[in-house]
Amino acid sequence: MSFISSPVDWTTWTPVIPATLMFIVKDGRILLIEKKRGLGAGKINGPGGKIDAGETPLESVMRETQEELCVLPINPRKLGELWFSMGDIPDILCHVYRADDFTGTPTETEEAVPLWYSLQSIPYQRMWEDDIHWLPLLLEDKTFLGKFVFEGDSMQWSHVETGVAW
Ligand SMILES: CNc1ncnc2c1ncn2[C@@H]1O[C@H](COP(=O)(O)OP(=O)(O)OP(=O)(O)O)[C@@H](O)[C@H]1O
Repeated sequence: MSFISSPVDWTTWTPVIPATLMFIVKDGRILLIEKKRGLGAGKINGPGGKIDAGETPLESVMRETQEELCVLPINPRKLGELWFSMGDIPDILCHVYRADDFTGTPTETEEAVPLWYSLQSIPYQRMWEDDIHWLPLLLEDKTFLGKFVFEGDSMQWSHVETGVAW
């Protein structure tokens, strides 16, 4: 897919919405959520959301994880960025974090249902179409920059590079 030239000029692309995602990976399992409302409702993803004014990406991902799942990641580290050209809705730049431990008990909230999956059975068919292109890199502790063009829920173009220094 990334061999075809991009329908978006990434050199002039400017994101409108800064956002975050958090993946907690512990004891051979990954902590995901079923999102109950908002963008991607019904899909499985990591906890995360829009960065509020005045917040750093790290502050945002800690707040969102606490709000959505009632847990706080320990020693989170940024592994990736995802650039989404979204067509009809504002473009998103998402900072992606991983943590290997947490405090608290994953708890269902108004926004999300917590779900643990074994690393061998990640439900990619219930996730955004781009996830399978970069989540395996995160699980290998590799850094990455992914660029994706969507029309609605459908991915039109993708390119992922690894070995990025954040
Ligand atoms: C297109 N392919 C995609 N692949 C993987 N993840 C995607 C995604 N597109 C959006 N995301 C993530 O989904 C969350 C939206 O969450 P969020 O901004 O909270 O949406 P929501 O509409 O609920 O807004 P509120 O902040 O609740 O107002 C946020 O983490 C964002 O990075």
